[in-house]
Amino acid sequence: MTTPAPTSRKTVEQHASDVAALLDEVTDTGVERVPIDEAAARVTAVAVPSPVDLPLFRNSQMDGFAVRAADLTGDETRLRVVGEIAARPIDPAPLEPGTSVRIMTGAVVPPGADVVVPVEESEVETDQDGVETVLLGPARGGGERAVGLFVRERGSDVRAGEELLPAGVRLASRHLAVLAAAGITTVEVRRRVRVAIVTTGAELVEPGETPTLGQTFDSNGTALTAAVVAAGAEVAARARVVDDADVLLALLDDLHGEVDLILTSGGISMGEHEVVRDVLGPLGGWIGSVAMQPGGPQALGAYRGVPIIAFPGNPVSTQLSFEVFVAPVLRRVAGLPQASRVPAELAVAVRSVPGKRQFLRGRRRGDGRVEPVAGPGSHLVAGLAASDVLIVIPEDTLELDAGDAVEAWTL
Ligand SMILES: Nc1nc2c(c(=O)[nH]1)N[C@H]1C(S)=C(S)[C@@H](COP(=O)(O)OP(=O)(O)OC[C@H]3O[C@@H](n4cnc5c(N)ncnc54)[C@H](O)[C@@H]3O)O[C@H]1N2
Ligand code: MOO
Repeated sequence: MTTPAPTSRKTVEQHASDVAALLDEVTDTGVERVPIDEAAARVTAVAVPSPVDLPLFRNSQMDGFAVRAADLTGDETRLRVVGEIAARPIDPAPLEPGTSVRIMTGAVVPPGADVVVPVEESEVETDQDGVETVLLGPARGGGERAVGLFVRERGSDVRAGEELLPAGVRLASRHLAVLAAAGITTVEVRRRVRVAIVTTGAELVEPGETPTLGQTFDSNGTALTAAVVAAGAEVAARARVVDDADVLLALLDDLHGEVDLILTSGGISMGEHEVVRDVLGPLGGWIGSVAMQPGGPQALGAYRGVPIIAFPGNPVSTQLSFEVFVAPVLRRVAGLPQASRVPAELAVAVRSVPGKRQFLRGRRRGDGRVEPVAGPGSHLVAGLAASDVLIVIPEDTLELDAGDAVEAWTL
């Protein structure tokens, strides 16, 4: 298959909408239960009720003395000290009127006690018979010590049965902490989209190997792996194939049932060895071009119901294509916020080509304005790495001046 089919041309929006439609089937990924220590950044599939009251029991907010509010009279009160309750498993006896008990932060407040006086507001004395008393001075903040002062009531944070977390929350440390605090060990989360990353090209060599003349390190595999993870999906398979349609078909067969989506890089343009094109064409896929630069050549299709989104091989084109067409869908499925796309002011004049949306690699300067950092070549990986924004120049714009408004995509 060496004769390229005539290509058709789409707008960026048309292709984005075709990709989104193809990925519609993978958006309902189902649910899985994972240990909370492995659940960071996952998204809750259902609301999580609390199995317990929090705090679990009535406990002290201060190191000090648990007393009865009714025993506190005037500015100073002297009470007998009858023992100590530390923060540890304990079922303390009720506090008798006229007595106090030493108590530590987090320790069980004994029945009968309803105020904790911080140790800083107390003075302990032991008489010649060894009887310990404590003189409780005025509260440092002034005023009366009301019932409940420095006592953390059971259930005052959340009651058993109340919702700890709603469905759709992206789990951060604070969410996982409340699950752990309630004694929960696992959580039901949305299953991540399982993605296969397939790079193609007889010229590719693994980073770390020694390239001979004509060989290129495979950077798209690494870039797409990181990008897929950042978009909230999971890299379930990674492969590199030479330019042989039978090899690629055999790989697609292996991936069937194992992944929800296949991303490929390379092999879709006008050459003699376009393996992805040769496989997708007979499968009824679309292979054509999109009015953008980089990332002009694009393709999509499916193999036995598994969607395949095919990116052009040039590294900048691959990375940009993922951001433009696939990342928004994966982020939405994963419950992640979309990447920031905001208006910005150009720091310098720029030129563009007619009929294509340009994505210039740029940098946001200290004054907030943006400027290009690298040339337009889609092989310029270092230029892309040096950029922190993409500057978007619309299809019908040929020249812009410093100070003009553009859209900037934060990378
Ligand atoms: N006659 C034409 N030639 C080309 C056209 C065209 O319209 N007419 N389009 C050019 C554009 S634009 C692009 S983009 C590329 C896309 O071609 P492919 O998708 O077939 O990509 P390849 O030819 O396989 O590779 C292109 C380039 O990228 C390098 N590459 C590929 N994979 C990787 C990888 N995993 N890691 C690093 N680098 C990779 C590859 O070695 C090539 O240099 O076609 C133009 N040609
Ligand atoms: O359209 Mo290509 O992706 O510029 O290098």
